Amino acid sequence: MNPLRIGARVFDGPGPFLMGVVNATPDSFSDGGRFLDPEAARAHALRLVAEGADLLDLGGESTRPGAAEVSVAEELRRVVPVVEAIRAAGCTAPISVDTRKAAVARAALAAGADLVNDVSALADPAMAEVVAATGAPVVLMHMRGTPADMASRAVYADVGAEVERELAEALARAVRLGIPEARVVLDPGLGFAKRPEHDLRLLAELPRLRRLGRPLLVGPSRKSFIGRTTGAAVADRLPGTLAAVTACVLAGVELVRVHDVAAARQAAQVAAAIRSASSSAGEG
Ligand SMILES: Nc1nc2c(c(=O)[nH]1)N=C(COP(=O)(O)OP(=O)(O)O)CN2
Ligand SMILES: Nc1ccc(C(=O)O)cc1
Repeated sequence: MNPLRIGARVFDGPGPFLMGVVNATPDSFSDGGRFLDPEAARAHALRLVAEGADLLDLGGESTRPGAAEVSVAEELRRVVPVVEAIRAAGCTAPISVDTRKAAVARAALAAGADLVNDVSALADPAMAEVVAATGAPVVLMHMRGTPADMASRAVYADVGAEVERELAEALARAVRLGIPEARVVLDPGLGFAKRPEHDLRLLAELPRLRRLGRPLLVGPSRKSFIGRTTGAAVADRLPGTLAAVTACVLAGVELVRVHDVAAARQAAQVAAAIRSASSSAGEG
């Protein structure tokens, strides 16, 4: 991929780069309530960096299927102190802010965050302007509807083709709104307006999303498609998560979003080593 600048870091080459999840929420589907206290969130963030996270993704609103929207004031209260605490601790890892709200993105960037992870792909009319004006890179994720109603919108004739087309449209719209293509990362949005069979199909079809010409981010961690495939409860989905991480890395995905960084690091390193052995096959 072309080098992607996120804060002080340049992400060059195929990666894989790991995005470690910090949920400052009471109700996230796998870790709700554990990191709502800013001190706990800060400690968790530093632990993820020590485990090998290349960047952090900090969120103050759960977007699990059926989740209700959180107010701007509440989301600001959850997110901004954590960005400040991470920076005050001397941690220089790039921080992504996982938000659908322009006001939260603006405040988090001002407090020291570096990237906007918008699962709604610029649905807030003010979001494109914040991203364009600050020069921050942005993740545009595929979803239909909102977390509140997306489950009923998971209807596809050809999920790979439709997600590819809708991501291309999201990218074109971002460019029209003044965001340079070089600052955009694309994400198929596993579990967002997708049934488990759609998630599996998208993981199998990742190579076609490479045709979009942008770095890809994928977030399989602990999600329901793993539960539906294996019967494992949310707390027991690490092995299945690692299988999905491996599939992402073998398909050339640059950024993988995970809760369990140390374990994912090892899986990603081995998958990347296999990938590079296969690209040098025949050399001896
Ligand atoms: N770009 C991107 N962002 C995401 C993605 C994803 O796949 N891609 N998945 C999420 C779900 O995980 P989380 O643990 O944050 O759950 P929650 O929505 O319940 O907080 C939240 N944010
Ligand atoms: N925000 C989300 C959280 C969880 C899932 C899922 O388990 O598929 C999807 C979206």
